[in-house]
Amino acid sequence: MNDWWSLDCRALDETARQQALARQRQLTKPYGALGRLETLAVELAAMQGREKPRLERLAISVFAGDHGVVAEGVSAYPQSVTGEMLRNFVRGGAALSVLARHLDAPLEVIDLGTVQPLRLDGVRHLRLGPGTANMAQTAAMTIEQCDAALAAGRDSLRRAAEGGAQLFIGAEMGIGNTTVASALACALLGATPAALVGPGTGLDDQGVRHKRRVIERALALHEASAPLDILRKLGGFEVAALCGAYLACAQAGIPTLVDGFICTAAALCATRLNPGCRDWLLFAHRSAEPGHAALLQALAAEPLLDLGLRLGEGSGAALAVPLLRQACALHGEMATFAEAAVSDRPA
Ligand SMILES: O=C(O)c1ccc[n+]([C@@H]2O[C@H](COP(=O)([O-])O)[C@@H](O)[C@H]2O)c1
Ligand SMILES: Cc1cc2nc[nH]c2cc1C
Repeated sequence: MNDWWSLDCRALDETARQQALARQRQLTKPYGALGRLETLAVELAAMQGREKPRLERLAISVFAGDHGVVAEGVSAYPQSVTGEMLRNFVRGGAALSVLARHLDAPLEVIDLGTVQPLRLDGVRHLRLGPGTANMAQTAAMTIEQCDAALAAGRDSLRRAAEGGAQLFIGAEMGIGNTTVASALACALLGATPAALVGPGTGLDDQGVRHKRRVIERALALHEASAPLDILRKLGGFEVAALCGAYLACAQAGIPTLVDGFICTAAALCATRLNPGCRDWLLFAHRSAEPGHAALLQALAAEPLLDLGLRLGEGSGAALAVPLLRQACALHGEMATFAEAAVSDRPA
């Protein structure tokens, strides 16, 4: 079946939510005093179907792909960096590699198609082409490539579920993908590039103006309105894979932590393909990429962190995991008023 993404998403467990809420009222603190850590623990309880949610087992998948639109001069870095970073991910030197190691989380590295074909041990090579086509001239992906990229994300999530993951992080690497995410965001939100386009890896003002014009050309060329068509014409391999992974998380009932600008554009696309998946998305941070705020607003998302990050590669999501773990630890391990013989009433 090729429209697997429209199948029902798992419903949240309202009984577990009520149990977790009742527990929060009994813990030795004024109710509400732990702010969002309380609501996060309750939200995770409803997702995991247990009064005391757990986050020991994580799964992180980094999806990498190149973008034909880079030929238009829209990135501060050369396209070869995407493939070079694949090696860095598996050798353990990328920011995400370090963070995953410190979280004790397995890191799956997936090559969906870089400009130079690579064979690297430790990389799952699922190459769909030498990068996408240039969206300023033609559709970025064929129907087959877009389907295969969505399925690659879904399959990562299935492997994560088989390994017992309690939380999934989708990460991305792709020179040029802030152009792709901006174009997708404009098309999905009906916004203009002026409102959403920023410097990405580090364009100067003139570079950002040029990037805007390239995106305007791509948007004028394609006139797509259905979300799948928008994804195919303006998206990228790694963005479609993230979209597939988010949809599969919601169908499997596994919470997922969404990273920065690119991941949020993929998440918005996922909610347009299947609105039920919104319940399973947690938002890690607000990226310094200026268009991220508009995407978060469109998703009614309040991110956990605001650290001025603009790296991508899942780094913001990985950084938010300790906060989620601490929320679960407090929720699960604090004493209740009765256990600690502490008065539970304000004077
Ligand atoms: O996700 C973000 O918030 C983010 C913001 C700026 C840059 N990035 C990363 O930078 C790369 C894309 O930047 P660019 O300028 O080549 O479009 C890509 O590999 C992303 O992981 C990511
Ligand atoms: C070096 C480098 C690392 C990255 N990680 C994610 N995007 C990136 C872009 C560059 C340029």
